[in-house]
Amino acid sequence: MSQGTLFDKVWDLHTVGVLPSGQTQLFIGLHLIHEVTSPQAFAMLKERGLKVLYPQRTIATVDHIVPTEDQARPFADVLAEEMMQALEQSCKEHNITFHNIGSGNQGIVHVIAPEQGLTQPGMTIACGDSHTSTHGAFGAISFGIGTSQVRDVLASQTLALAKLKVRRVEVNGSLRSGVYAKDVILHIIRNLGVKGGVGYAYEFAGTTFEQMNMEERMTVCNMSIEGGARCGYVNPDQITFDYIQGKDFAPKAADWEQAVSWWTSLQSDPDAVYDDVVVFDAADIAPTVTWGITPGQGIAVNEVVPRPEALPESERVIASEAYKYMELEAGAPIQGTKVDVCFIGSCTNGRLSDLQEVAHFAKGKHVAKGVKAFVVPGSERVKQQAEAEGLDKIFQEAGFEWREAGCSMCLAMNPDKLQGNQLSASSSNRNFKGRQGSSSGRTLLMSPVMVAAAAVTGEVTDVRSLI
Ligand SMILES: CC(C)[C@H](C(=O)O)[C@@H](O)C(=O)O
Ligand code: SF4
Repeated sequence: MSQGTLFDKVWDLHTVGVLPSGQTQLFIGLHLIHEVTSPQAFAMLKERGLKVLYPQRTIATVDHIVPTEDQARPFADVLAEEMMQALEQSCKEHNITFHNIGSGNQGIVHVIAPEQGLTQPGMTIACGDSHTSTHGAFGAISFGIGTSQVRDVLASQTLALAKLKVRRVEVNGSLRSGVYAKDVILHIIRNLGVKGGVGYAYEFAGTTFEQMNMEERMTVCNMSIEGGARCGYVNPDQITFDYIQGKDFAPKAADWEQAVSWWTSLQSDPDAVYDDVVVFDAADIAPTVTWGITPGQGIAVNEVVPRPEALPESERVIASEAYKYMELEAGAPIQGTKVDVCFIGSCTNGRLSDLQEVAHFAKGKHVAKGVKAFVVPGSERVKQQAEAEGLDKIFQEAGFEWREAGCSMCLAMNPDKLQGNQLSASSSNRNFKGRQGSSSGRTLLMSPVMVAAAAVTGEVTDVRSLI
């Protein structure tokens, strides 16, 4: 059993009691909600005549269904309009802060909370969304929950949970040129498997993460869940504190010093005990691309689509399903695969630094003929900051479309959808069958700069040959 890790400390500090089931009743400091998983939870509250216990601890935004072009109300999509109205109504009824479109604060739930300083070290954070693991980048214990648990948090500000084990995932060394945080997490999942983290919280440690900025750490923690770990975190350090300082909800004046010393005390102890430790070398990580239908089916961009015999027995069934669905041949290089659509955005890679990297790369280049490439900022603030820096102009001159903030083609619950079996190079986090809006649409996950490289060449390209 783990001991002395940040996870243990934060867990213990938020434990209300032990339930007869043996589960912990855990206090949830911050509850984030969006339009997809909250309506039923509010309906369940109503059925039981319950109120929201601490409305000030719940923050709402709208992200999944948001159109990124025409945002006029009512939305053209009737279902989207209904979800929007349901959320507006529930927030009003229960006095919950709602960051609506046009407020300047709307965006993907996992982008807006960190940028407003709501996400802080040592907190427990829950949201009816699997990528809530993102907030662990700050040294928070943060995880996705289901709709009935959203109800529980609304009604009691607590959850009944079994404690997770802790695996230290250590990566050491500097990343090579053309290799980004996204490649690190794709590499980890490729090696540990999409189910490898089930039952674990991942503590990302080692010099590679120590050198990362907060947005890079968020990219890594975001995809913990794709490796099966409901929660992933990085111990808070000076980089974390510098990022938070001055943000809207950051502690101010005398509270700041106190907060920093408290946050520091939560770091995993040097002699902490882990349930498991795995170690990777950053020098082994290349620009990584998925070729299949799970985020674990990744290869270095200069490798070939794995032959069945190169895979462990347990992976062959899903691999054969993947070759068929992806229309890719085992043993063929992934490089040179033609792409139809290039999507830059999502809660994995839709933050300002992602857009800065892409703009830096795309400046003076042009999207290849026949390729549709578009950039969707993760939030209204990201959009506004990017425009203040002129990034929108760089994108547009390079032939990328520049859109309004939202989840967009990460999940395609809005009008941004693949058509037929189009192949997409995507900076998002899931390549499941049909994920991007067409039941035969195909997704290759990669870093945002690799997506931009695919956009300008029209095919999967090793970005290292272009920088
Ligand atoms: C809609 C929501 C419940 C879902 C999630 O939980 O992650 C979505 O955000 C996703 O990325 O698939
Ligand atoms: S951007 Fe994608 S992964 Fe993130 S919350 Fe939206 S749909 Fe889910």
